[in-house]
Amino acid sequence: MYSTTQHQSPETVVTVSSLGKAYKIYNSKRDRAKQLIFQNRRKYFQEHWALRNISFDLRRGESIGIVGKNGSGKSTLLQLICGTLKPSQGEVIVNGKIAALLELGSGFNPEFSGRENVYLNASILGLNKQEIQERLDDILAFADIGNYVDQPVRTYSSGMVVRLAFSVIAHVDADILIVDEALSVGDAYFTQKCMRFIQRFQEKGSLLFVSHDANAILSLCNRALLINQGELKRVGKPKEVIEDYTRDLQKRNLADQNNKINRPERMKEQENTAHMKRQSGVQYTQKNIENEIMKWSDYRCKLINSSNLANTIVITRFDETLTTRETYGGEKAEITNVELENIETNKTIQNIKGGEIVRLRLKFEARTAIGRPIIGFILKNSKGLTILGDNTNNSISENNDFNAFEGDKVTTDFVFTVPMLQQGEYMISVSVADGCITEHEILHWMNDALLLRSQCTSIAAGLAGVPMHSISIEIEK
Ligand SMILES: Nc1ncnc2c1ncn2[C@@H]1O[C@H](COP(=O)(O)OP(=O)(O)OP(=O)(O)O)[C@@H](O)[C@H]1O
Repeated sequence: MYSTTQHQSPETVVTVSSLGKAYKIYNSKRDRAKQLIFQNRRKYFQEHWALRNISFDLRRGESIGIVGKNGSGKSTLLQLICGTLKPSQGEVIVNGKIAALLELGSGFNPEFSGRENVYLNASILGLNKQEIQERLDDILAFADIGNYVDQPVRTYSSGMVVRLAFSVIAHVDADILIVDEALSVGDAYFTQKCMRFIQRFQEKGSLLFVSHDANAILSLCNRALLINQGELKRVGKPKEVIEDYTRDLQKRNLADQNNKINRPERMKEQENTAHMKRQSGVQYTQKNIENEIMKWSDYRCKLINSSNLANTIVITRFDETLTTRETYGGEKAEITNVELENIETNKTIQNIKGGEIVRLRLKFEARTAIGRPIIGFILKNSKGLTILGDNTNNSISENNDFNAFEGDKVTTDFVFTVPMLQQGEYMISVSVADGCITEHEILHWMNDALLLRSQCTSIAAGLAGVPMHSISIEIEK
């Protein structure tokens, strides 16, 4: 059932209750025709439940991101909410005007010109002719497709279709905006324009947003849903849901990888690994660049660091007994310690200032022979956005005959300048993998191995700051 009644809290704009959709799958056109003739007396199709038992509320001013693998049912859910599909079970109650950007160009007539399609779409979305005329210039300026506006839409590139479609929904005063993956089609400049529009829209409107871009979900949404094989697997904070989703994807990649290597090849691999030359106490250092990068500091750092804008970052130590930390793998390699060290005293540090050089030391123990270890880390903020990350692939693993044997204790050091960080909490996650960057098996992954708390900052804009070498102003009169 789909309704636009008010039987819901005024703060709720969409209520989805026990929603399900079964598509009818016919084996042949003949079966489809027979079904038309015999109607409900006999069944000539199989049912494919694309979505089952989905319930959630979208509240006024809230933005929900929806993630899930291809074919998990995200588009079906959005179409049910927009009313372009009928549910097989459950109901959707909508309280407000929806504007949706669903499948590419689905609302456009390909034979009509862009201008005609603007009239058609905007009137479907509730604007009268005069309102459309008043907004036409703004709509066309936002779409920025030049003279193509008077050409049939079938001659448009997919990027142009999305520009025009987004531009229409951005100008119809919707209460609820529904966007399905469409922004990935546009160019970066247009995507940024849409993002700015969405951010302004969020001040009063509600958003449902499907994207495979985790950073877009993390930066735009207050809540996220994870759909898996048509079922709601998780509802929660975007960071937690995205982590759940990426973990699923990584596990699936791992399983695919394992299936790809058939048994004889696997045995051959193990034999090769067993013949690896055993080396002990070997250091794999690309180049000692510590002295060079020492110079890399902000010319204002003395002043800033003695002021209350000093970017002091407090580090919570690695605790191997912590059971709440998310980790997977650990059987073939086990990360035993992660710490940040002062590069002069070699001592573990509990705080550092943004712009200073630090050594991230990661230790792991090989539980089996590892042919091509890749050791890496990423630094994320509390929303889950990745600030930076690196791994040994581009330096050590690729250039050297580096391998580890069962029982080896491996220490990896990353020496780098910590960027200035916005105030807030940050996490360092670490991993050990075997393979190359494009094809590898993750042996141990540990989320939130270290917690960093940035207490104050002098960053003017952006997620992180780089040391400024100089700032000068010249005035010509
Ligand atoms: N018209 C249809 N007839 C039959 N099956 C369909 C139809 N539309 C979608 N499906 C099936 O329903 C399931 C969910 O599809 P849906 O497009 O909603 O997934 P999705 O999560 O949006 O996928 P993607 O990320 O690839 O866009 C899939 O198994 C798909 O094959």
